[in-house]
Amino acid sequence: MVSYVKIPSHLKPSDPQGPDLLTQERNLASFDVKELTLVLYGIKDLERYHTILKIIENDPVFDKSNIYFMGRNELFEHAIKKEKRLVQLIRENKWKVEELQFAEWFLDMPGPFGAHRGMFIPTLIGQGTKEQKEKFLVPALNYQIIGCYAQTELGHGSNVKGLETTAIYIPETDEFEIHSPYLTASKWWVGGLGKTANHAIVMAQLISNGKNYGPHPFVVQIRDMKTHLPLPSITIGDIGPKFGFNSTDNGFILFEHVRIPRFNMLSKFSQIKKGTGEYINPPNQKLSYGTMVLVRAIIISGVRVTLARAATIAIRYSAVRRQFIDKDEPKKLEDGSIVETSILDYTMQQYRLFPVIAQSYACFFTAKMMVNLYTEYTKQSSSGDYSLLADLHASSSGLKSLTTTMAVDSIEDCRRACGGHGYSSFSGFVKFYQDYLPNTTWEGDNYILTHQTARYLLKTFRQVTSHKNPEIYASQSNKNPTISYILQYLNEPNQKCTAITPSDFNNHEIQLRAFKHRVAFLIANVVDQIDNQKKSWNSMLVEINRISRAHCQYLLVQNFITALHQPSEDESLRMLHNSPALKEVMTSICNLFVLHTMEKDIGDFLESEYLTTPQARLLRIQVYNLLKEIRPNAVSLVDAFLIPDSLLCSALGRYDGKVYETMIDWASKEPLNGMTLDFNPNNDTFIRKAKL
Ligand SMILES: CCCCCCCC/C=C\CCCCCCCCCCCCC/C=C/C(=O)SCCNC(=O)CCNC(=O)[C@H](O)C(C)(C)COP(=O)(O)OP(=O)(O)OC[C@H]1O[C@@H](n2cnc3c(N)ncnc32)[C@H](O)[C@@H]1OP(=O)(O)O
Ligand SMILES: Cc1cc2nc3c(=O)[nH]c(=O)nc-3n(C[C@H](O)[C@H](O)[C@H](O)COP(=O)(O)OP(=O)(O)OC[C@H]3O[C@@H](n4cnc5c(N)ncnc54)[C@H](O)[C@@H]3O)c2cc1C
Repeated sequence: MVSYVKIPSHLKPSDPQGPDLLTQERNLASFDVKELTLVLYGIKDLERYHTILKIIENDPVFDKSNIYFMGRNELFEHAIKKEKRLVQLIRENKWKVEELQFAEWFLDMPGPFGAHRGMFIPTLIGQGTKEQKEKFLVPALNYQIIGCYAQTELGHGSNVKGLETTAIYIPETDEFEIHSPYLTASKWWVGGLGKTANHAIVMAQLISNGKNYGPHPFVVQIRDMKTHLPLPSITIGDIGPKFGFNSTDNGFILFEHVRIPRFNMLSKFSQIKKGTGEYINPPNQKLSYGTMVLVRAIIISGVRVTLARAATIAIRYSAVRRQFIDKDEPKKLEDGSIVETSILDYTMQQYRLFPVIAQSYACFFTAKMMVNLYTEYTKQSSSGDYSLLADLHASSSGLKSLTTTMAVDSIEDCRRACGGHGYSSFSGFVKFYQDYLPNTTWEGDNYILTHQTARYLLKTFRQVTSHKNPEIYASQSNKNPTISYILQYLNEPNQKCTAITPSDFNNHEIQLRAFKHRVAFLIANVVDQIDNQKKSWNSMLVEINRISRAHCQYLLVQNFITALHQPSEDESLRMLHNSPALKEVMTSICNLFVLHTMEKDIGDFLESEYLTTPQARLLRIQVYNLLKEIRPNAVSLVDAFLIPDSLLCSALGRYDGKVYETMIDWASKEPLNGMTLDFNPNNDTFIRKAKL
């Protein structure tokens, strides 16, 4: 890239600066960073990581040096070039999902084929019959057809049952007629639809013999395969500029009595019989919502790397950045001279940032749990057993809501912790935040999703408590954490915390009891208000959100603690258990996650009377103790995430700490610096290219 400003060569950063400071930080670590990285990725994935990163970093098509200076059209063009090159690489290297996941992560460029890979193909796999897979999935995998997932409409997104697009079965021709009866039925927000896709999975109300069977998925060809123009009776467009995600063509589409063959209704679970239009029921009414469950689980497993990325930038920058001389503990160099304090040494900065490191590690262990639960469900459902679906739906909805909310809050916390430079695109936070933000809305708005989790929790509570002998459920409590804490609460509704010193709060048993008691207490309270005091659902929505959050926080806490203590077959966990140094630092991080989470929601723990007010104060002191304990390891804990510089794309978070050199170098490339301003009011032109 061209530099438009010549920076005087005599200028050097003041001493000692970034690189030295980060080296000093790295020397403080109490554990082996490479070992922790291995725990996070596992041997096989770490090999994959390096192989894929090398390919991506060496390919000029993926060069991101211009990225912060691009407008929407340029961004979209860049994204489409990236998609094409990625497809070539998939073919050349025979990449499978595991490799592709790494490639997409490193590329960090939401593109027009994202919905094709992330939603169109998974829906065909999950809901198509063998014949439908042959017809649609095979060409989709070969990128001969490009698809999208068209569910949301201009007038309805959260309420899927309220969708207005119809698919009416026409027995005479054995076809469906896809129609948008109102303006509000226009599909809207659909990723890849605006300019790219030639096929769509359209969620539409299935109507046969005058009866509405609810939303079902249909494959519809939407553009001509040669001209790429919309097919007759179909109107398509891009929905326009957005808060972020502008490298993707989110689109709208309207159908005017468009006919498709009966074959195109995805029929693995429910079918319409030829001629009679008879509806064959699915084994579970919600299987047509299957893609949402899968994508929610994938989103949860991605949160750890999002948090890790934000924490890496903010922690490294805070180590490098110095402000003020601390009057009580002035920082002295070896030669005795006094320098300004690194902002990472301020306890307020630590209190804002270290919990983000802890959240990332917590999400790492819960991602494993989510993947295991999804894998178990897939295994069972392939033999017709859908009994795990309710659990999976409840935990994936609540965890998607809790963890993505946590992630966007933490990205913003980290950005602000970088002061003014956090507001510059060069911080690496701006595009990152803009592109990540829709995770709180898509695949279910984060508040709506908590209704689903709460519904499950209330149902389970009622089921257990309405039984004459609730202990009958004890055998299920090993596998079902909800039943386990409800039983514990019923047996001991007045549990009290036994901590008498701050460090007592490091006891994992005390921590677990706190979270179990709190969530069971809150659920019991909501059940009482709805069932006995006859409160309406709407009047309880704030409490509904609270119980989903409390339940999912408990899951995060439980998964972290279990990972530290329970013997496991898992290769990563065995490495963790075999290293005392790693176990020690991970225990501090786990304690910080748990106690900081408690402290933030202290009202719930006091209200449930598990804690007393003096104990709340002790807990806070223990949080401060943990910040001090973690401080020497802070930089190494983020180094262990191994987020590459090419992905961070940040002047503030670079591994080598050369913050100031990079800031001025990148600023010199701002194209505006290549223009001169014509301020003469009599001239029409305002800006022209400068002669360099
Ligand atoms: C450091 C370590 C490094 C490791 C290495 C890392 C490598 C790299 C890793 C990662 C990189 C990052 C990867 C992450 C990337 C992730 C990217 C993902 C991209 C995704 C792109 C997405 C684009 C967006 C797409 C969309 O948004 S599509 C549209 C989505 N729309 C919605 O979600 C709508 C939400 N609404 C609903 O789901 C429903 O309307 C409802 C709210 C659930 C209500 O439904 P309704 O039919 O009205 O049901 P109810 O009456 O309320 O309930 C009835 C009953 O059904 C049950 N139910 C409901 N839904 C489901 C379901 N889905 N499944 C099962 N059951 C369901 C419900 O519980 C009720 O049950 P009961 O009656 O028994 O109570
Ligand atoms: C970048 C991006 C990409 C997307 N990609 C796709 C795609 O590829 N395909 C697709 O089909 N969709 C896509 N979507 C759409 C997305 O799934 C929906 O926007 C999402 O499901 C939320 O629905 P909504 O917009 O109708 O929100 P609304 O339901 O209108 O929500 C608005 C507000 O009302 C509140 N609210 C609504 N109902 C209730 C209630 N019952 N109780 C309490 N509060 C309520 C919500 O909490 C929210 O705060 C995308 C969205 C974005 C932003």
